[in-house]
Amino acid sequence: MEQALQDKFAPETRCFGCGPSNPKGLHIKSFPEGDGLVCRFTPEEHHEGFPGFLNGGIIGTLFDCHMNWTAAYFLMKRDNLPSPAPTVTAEFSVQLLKPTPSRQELLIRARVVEAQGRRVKVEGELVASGEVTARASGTFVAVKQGHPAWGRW
Ligand SMILES: CCCCCCCC(=O)SCCNC(=O)CCNC(=O)[C@H](O)C(C)(C)COP(=O)(O)OP(=O)(O)OC[C@H]1O[C@@H](n2cnc3c(N)ncnc32)[C@H](O)[C@@H]1OP(=O)(O)O
Repeated sequence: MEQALQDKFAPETRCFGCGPSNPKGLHIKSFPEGDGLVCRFTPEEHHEGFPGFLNGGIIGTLFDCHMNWTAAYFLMKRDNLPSPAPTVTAEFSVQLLKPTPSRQELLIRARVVEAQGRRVKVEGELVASGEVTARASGTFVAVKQGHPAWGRW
């Protein structure tokens, strides 16, 4: 299988959601597929909100990081960069439509819906057993030199 974008471009990073080097992190992995990125994640018991169902904050983190990588990868392709653009989350919101089962593999899809300059808008959905249980949208901005996130990944 092809390497995840995180392992290919940012193996040393420690982001709680997607940093491969954070021993206590979620280790989210994103892969290009179709017109966006996909992520497959199997929660563990300590990620639950109530027995058998995922905590809402963890759902937010899955969307946050995966949508951020979707924006970063989009800018890399659009601007012909050697690696994903250094984007951070400016804002995002999540709709929790139904309880999300935690003891199975989940699918998170995200795609860019609008982009202007350094600002990229992304939408995502979380699918469990073929059912959409949550949706999200967010704005991600490529930082300039001098920002604390610059050169950190
Ligand atoms: C290693 C892998 C890391 C993975 C990270 C995972 C995601 C994360 O958790 S990142 C951490 C959490 N996020 C942060 O800490 C970001 C904090 N905020 C900031 O640093 C800044 O506000 C930042 C960078 C978002 C924008 O600042 P700046 O670069 O000065 O941009 P600015 O010139 O104000 O705005 C640029 C564009 O973005 C838009 N924008 C800025 N902030 C927002 C916002 N909160 N909501 C919507 N749009 C916004 C502006 O309107 C502007 O749009 P346009 O160009 O169309 O006029």
